[in-house]
Amino acid sequence: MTDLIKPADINAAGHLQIGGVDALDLAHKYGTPLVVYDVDKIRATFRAFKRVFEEEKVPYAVSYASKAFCAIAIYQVINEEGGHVDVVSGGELATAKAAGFPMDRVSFHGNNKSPEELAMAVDSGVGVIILDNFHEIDLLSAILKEKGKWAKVMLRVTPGISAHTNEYIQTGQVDSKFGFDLGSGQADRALEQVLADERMDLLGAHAHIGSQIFDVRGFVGCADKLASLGKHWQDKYGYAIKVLNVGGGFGIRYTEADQPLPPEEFVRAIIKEVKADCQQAGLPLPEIWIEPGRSLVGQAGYNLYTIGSRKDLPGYESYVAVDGGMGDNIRPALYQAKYEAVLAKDPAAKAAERVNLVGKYCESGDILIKDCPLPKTEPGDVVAMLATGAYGYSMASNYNRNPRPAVVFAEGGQDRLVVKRESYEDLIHLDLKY
Ligand SMILES: Cc1ncc(COP(=O)(O)O)c(C=O)c1O
Ligand SMILES: N[C@@H](CCCC[NH3+])C(=O)O
Repeated sequence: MTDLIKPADINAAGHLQIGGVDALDLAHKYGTPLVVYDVDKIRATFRAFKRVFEEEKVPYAVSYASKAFCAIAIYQVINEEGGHVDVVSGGELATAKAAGFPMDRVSFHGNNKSPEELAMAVDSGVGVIILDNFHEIDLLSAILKEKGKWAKVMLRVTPGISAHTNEYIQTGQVDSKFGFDLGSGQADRALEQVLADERMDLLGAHAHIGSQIFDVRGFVGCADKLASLGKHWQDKYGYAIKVLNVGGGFGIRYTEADQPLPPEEFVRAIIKEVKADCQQAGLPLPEIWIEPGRSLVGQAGYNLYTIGSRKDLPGYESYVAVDGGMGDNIRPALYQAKYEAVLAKDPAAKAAERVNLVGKYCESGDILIKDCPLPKTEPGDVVAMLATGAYGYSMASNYNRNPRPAVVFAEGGQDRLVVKRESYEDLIHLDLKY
């Protein structure tokens, strides 16, 4: 059995259970493909992050990067846990508002926020707008002047760290599209511009080096760069950073081969670095904010599929097809991401063969798991793909006009539908006859 599945994940009937609910029952009740979150796991990870800050006695915010999975229900859970959220679009902000999420705990990110999105952020009273470029400083300045309003802001800087991860999800390297460059003086110019604008209240600096990172040195290096920037701004401008936001990116386990630190241990290393740097530089300790996305929801998520057709050809690996695919999880096709899958009726069953677990989309690249070890399966069997909770549903599409799956939250043995399955009417409701 894969060690991603623990004995506690199997119920008395020998079935996979998620949040204490039998996965087969969920598949029968809601249909497949189905996205299920174990909300207990999300809360436990969130609390582990908070505990580290409290143990280290540092003022902090844990800001969930909601691009990883965005729906009203997740904002409600993060609000119940007392967290912050980061949003990167008007759509994510609108969802947070619809959830009743307190706007003063929202950070607004993005490398090309539109004038409408910036105006929406200002009108909504978001806690902080994280400025990414000079164009945006000018836009926000004009919007604040016109509305006669004020805003808290942070500057996103590019720390010049190439984190070891898929190049599509690196963001901290010098030639990244995000943020103000440190080495060339861009960050200083941005600071001067913001300090000169009486309508902007600068909280501090932000950096994010990328996603699915295992090596703690990247995070420590990033924290060190931000703390040095704080010292430089203090010395040159007499400006004291109040918040140091080190972003997210903590790597998780998708397969047995992945062996990251527990997510909160990345944070402990960051805190220790900032403390040491500030002490050495004689700076007061700023608040430390983190923005975990994947590490909060990734391993809490499961995609349930029903097996349909199969193709066997002597000398070649067989194809076993499920009723979802790249429309509900583009990550294998986009990043060659690896996953594991188990049978919901017997997650501990020994593998009998290796197959290509594929989807139903009209693309040869619609392979969910290449060379996937599985027990003998039959049409109608339910498979659970593990650790699908981050950037799966949030990157889902209607390719081939397949409806996006429903999403269910399971917690303490109870299940609740939190996003309805799309219907064919939903799919055509924006179309107009010509
Ligand atoms: C600015 C920012 N913060 C936080 C995150 C969350 O990253 P992750 O989901 O890897 O924790 C991202 C995505 O990479 C990001 O761009
Ligand atoms: N979508 C990416 C992560 C991007 C993070 C956004 N900055 C993934 O699935 O791994």
